[in-house]
Amino acid sequence: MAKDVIIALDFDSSEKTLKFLENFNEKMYLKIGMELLYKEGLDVVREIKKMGHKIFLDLKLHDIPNTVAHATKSLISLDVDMINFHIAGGYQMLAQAVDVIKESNVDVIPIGVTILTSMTEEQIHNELQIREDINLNELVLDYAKLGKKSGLKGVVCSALEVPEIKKQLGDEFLTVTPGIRLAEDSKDDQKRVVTPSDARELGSDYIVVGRSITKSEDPVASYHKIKKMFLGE
Ligand SMILES: O=C(O)c1cc(=O)[nH]c(=O)n1[C@@H]1O[C@H](COP(=O)(O)O)[C@@H](O)[C@H]1O
Repeated sequence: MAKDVIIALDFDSSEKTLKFLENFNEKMYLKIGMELLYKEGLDVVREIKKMGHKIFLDLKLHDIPNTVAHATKSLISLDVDMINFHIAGGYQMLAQAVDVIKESNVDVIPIGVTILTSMTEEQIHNELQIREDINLNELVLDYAKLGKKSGLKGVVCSALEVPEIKKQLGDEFLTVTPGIRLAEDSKDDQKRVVTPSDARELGSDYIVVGRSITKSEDPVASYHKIKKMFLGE
């Protein structure tokens, strides 16, 4: 299975994004999310795809099944490589979106967001009102099971939750893990954080890395350092 580092292009303009990409001489796996897309529109996706990079379109769809199914149809026409949905949208929402992808015959990987890596166990109990006898790992695992049952190919979670997901749902079920930091970096708003080497040990398929690369003084060197730590090459 291909493992890779996905760079989160969390910039507020196409100009800054393209300037960042000019530093690199290679094809990469890039994540385009709400910040850039809501500012620049879908053309930025088309432009970056044309450059030959792989794209994870991270819009975390979460709405009624009919709306998500139609939104999915529009998004997959962009020829992106990965898209995501909030598993909290429920079985019907996820299964209908998966059906749209199957019917369209496109090669896009649908994955589900479990519990955001910016959240803690305390928050799931105190804010989301999850029962006290369910801990965060169990909740993430239950969401992953629902995602698999709905036809998703994998989940977004913290690398900390990967071993149990792989054990229970199989090695083929993909784990895409943000909340990655080098030991010396600030955690910022992330709570469930691991280093690239730990993510490798824990068995993540993809790590998603934003600020540790984009805000680095030397993004190309940071990308290669992180890639080496994760792939162990
Ligand atoms: O779906 C995601 O990509 C995602 C899910 C999640 O639980 N946590 C999370 O941080 N992300 C995304 O991963 C990226 C992490 O960015 P950094 O914290 O800067 O490395 C951001 O673009 C987030 O939107």
